[in-house]
Parts: sequence; C-alpha cells; structure tokens
Amino acid sequence: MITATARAKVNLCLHVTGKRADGYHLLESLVVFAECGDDISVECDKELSLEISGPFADGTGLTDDNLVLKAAHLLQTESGANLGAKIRLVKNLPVAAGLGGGSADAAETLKLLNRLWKTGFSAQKLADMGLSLGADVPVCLVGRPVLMSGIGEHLREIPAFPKLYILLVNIGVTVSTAEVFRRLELRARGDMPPVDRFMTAEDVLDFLENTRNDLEAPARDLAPDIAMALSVIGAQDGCRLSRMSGSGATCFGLFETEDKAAIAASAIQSHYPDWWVRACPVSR
Ligand SMILES: C[C@](O)(CO)[C@H](O)COP(=O)(O)OP(=O)(O)OC[C@H]1O[C@@H](n2ccc(N)nc2=O)[C@H](O)[C@@H]1O
Ligand SMILES: Nc1ncnc2c1ncn2[C@@H]1O[C@H](COP(=O)(O)OP(=O)(O)OP(=O)(O)O)[C@@H](O)[C@H]1O
Repeated sequence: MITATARAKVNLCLHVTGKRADGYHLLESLVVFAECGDDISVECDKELSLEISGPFADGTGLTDDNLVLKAAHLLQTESGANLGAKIRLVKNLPVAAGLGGGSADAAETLKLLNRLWKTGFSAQKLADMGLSLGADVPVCLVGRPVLMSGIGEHLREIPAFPKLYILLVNIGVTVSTAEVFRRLELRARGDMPPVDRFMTAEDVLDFLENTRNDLEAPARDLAPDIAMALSVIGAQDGCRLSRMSGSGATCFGLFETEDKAAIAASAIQSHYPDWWVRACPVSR
C-alpha cells in the first residue's frame, strides 16, 4: 500500500487578468500549500474501487463525478490497460471551499497510481492529464510554493520560501467556483507585482501588500459571512494578513510564529464551534 496527503491549496493572492474565448479566466496567483489535507492510500486489487471516510465524506460522491475516480479512469485510458486498485480517501478538507481539495485528491491519485501501476508517465504528462480534470490539478501536482498563470497550466516554482504559518477558517458555507467567476466584473485592477526572491517572511508580506484576491468581492455577494470570517481572523494577535483563498469561502490568516497561529485557532474555534478551523505550517 502507498499513501499520500492531498494538502490544502491556498491562493495567497489571485489576480484575474482576462478571459479566454471558451469562458475560462486568465489568472495570476501565488499559490502555497498548508500542511494539512486529505489522506489517500492505494493498493493493488482486481477491480478499481473507492472508499471514502472522514468528516467531509458526505460532500463527495462515490460515482464517476468524484475526482479521485476520474483521475484513476483517465490513467487507465491513457495507459491502455484495465488496471485495478483499492483506493481509500479520508476526506478531512471541506468541499467546494476554495482549498482545491478535489483537485489535490486528483493530483495525488495520479501520482500514487502512476507509481502503483508503474505506468511511467512523466511529470509533464501528468500535468496535462491533470489540467483536463480541473484548472487547479497541475498546481496541486507540484505541492509547494508556485506562481501560477494562464488558467493554471503555467507554473513557476518558487525556489526558496520562508517559514510561515497559516490559519484556515471555513464558515461552513459552500460557494460554486463557476458561479463566483460568473459574478466577477471583469475590469483592469492592476498587475501583480514582479516576484523577486522570498528570503524572509517580510519579503512575502511586502509582496502581498500590493496584491489582492479578485474573487473575494463576487464570493462575498454569494456568502456575506465571508466578511465576518475575515475580520475575526484579522483581529487575532500576530495575524499579518487575512484574505480569502481561491473562489472561497475559506479565508486564511498568515502568521510568523506557530504559537500565535495556534492560539488564534483555538480562540476562534471556541467562539465559533461550528466553523472549521486549522493552523499549520506552509509547505516549503
Ligand atoms: C479559483 C481557483 O481555485 C484558483 O486556484 C481555480 O482557478 C479554479 O480551479 P478548479 O476548481 O480546478 O476549476 P475547474 O473545475 O477547472 O472549473 C470550474 C469552473 O470555474 C470556472 N473557471 C475556472 C478556472 C478558471 N481559470 N476560470 C474559470 O472561469 C469555469 O466556469 C469552470 O467551469
Ligand atoms: N474528491 C473530491 N473532493 C472534493 N470535492 C470533489 C471531489 N470529487 C469531486 N468533487 C466535487 O468537486 C467540486 C469542487 O470541490 P473542491 O473541494 O475541489 O472545490 P474548491 O475547494 O472550491 O476548489 P477551488 O479551490 O479549486 O475553487 C465539489 O462540488 C465536489 O462535489
């Protein structure tokens, strides 16, 4: 059996720069991953099967709509062999939450089955397959700090990244990515500043000061409580930035120390027991 964690994707900033003829939006985003996520395991079996457990298991189906099964079928088709596997998914991340949980699951499934089945696809081929499953799958295949552009197919890895801690807060409201993009008013809002080197936490925070998430306003129209989550996070001692991730509704806070992030997480969780709250390091 081989296992992996499909970690939560966080868009530290997200600028929408245009729209393609097919309706997909062009983006620029600094993407990182938090050290928490869904657990996936695969082992050889005659048939292909998926078992889902965990706190958010109900949000995803066992049908071909599940991105884990979609990824497995795609790998079967591309390899031309009807290979089997027993796949287990422990769904720890909220669904349709802006954390790319489904995309991270698909990415890890592609990598795990490529190893289990010895199909030998290159990283580029897996990224191409991933893009056909979802715009966030290629970045999730990388799993560390990346500058993403296009609709998610152009990726530039950030060679070094400082220690930072992230607080994730989900208010329990799901928003549809397609609906958030549909509500976005396309207009020039200013380019993302060039990325030089992120040697210190201050470098990252200075860069982020001149950035934004363009999907925050349309997501807030759909889920006004996002504003409350942002102000609660921003009020925590040591929080250097609070913002929404992806198409929402999960919001995050950035901290320089692990203890301040953990104290903020337990304070928020005790005030809002129904919210999903996690504090963890940013993957480097
Ligand atoms: C918002 C982000 O999470 C930022 O990382 C991604 O751009 C979304 O990635 P994703 O959830 O994998 O998105 P997909 O499943 O490919 O697309 C869902 C829907 O969102 C819209 N969509 C998505 C990505 C994009 N660049 N432009 C779009 O307009 C499209 O209507 C699409 O039908
Ligand atoms: N394994 C899976 N985990 C989560 N969602 C899945 C999965 N398979 C299919 N889905 C479907 O995909 C949709 C998007 O789920 P996901 O959790 O990836 O969204 P998201 O976090 O908003 O993504 P993004 O950050 O890319 O906008 C949901 O509507 C869900 O039903």
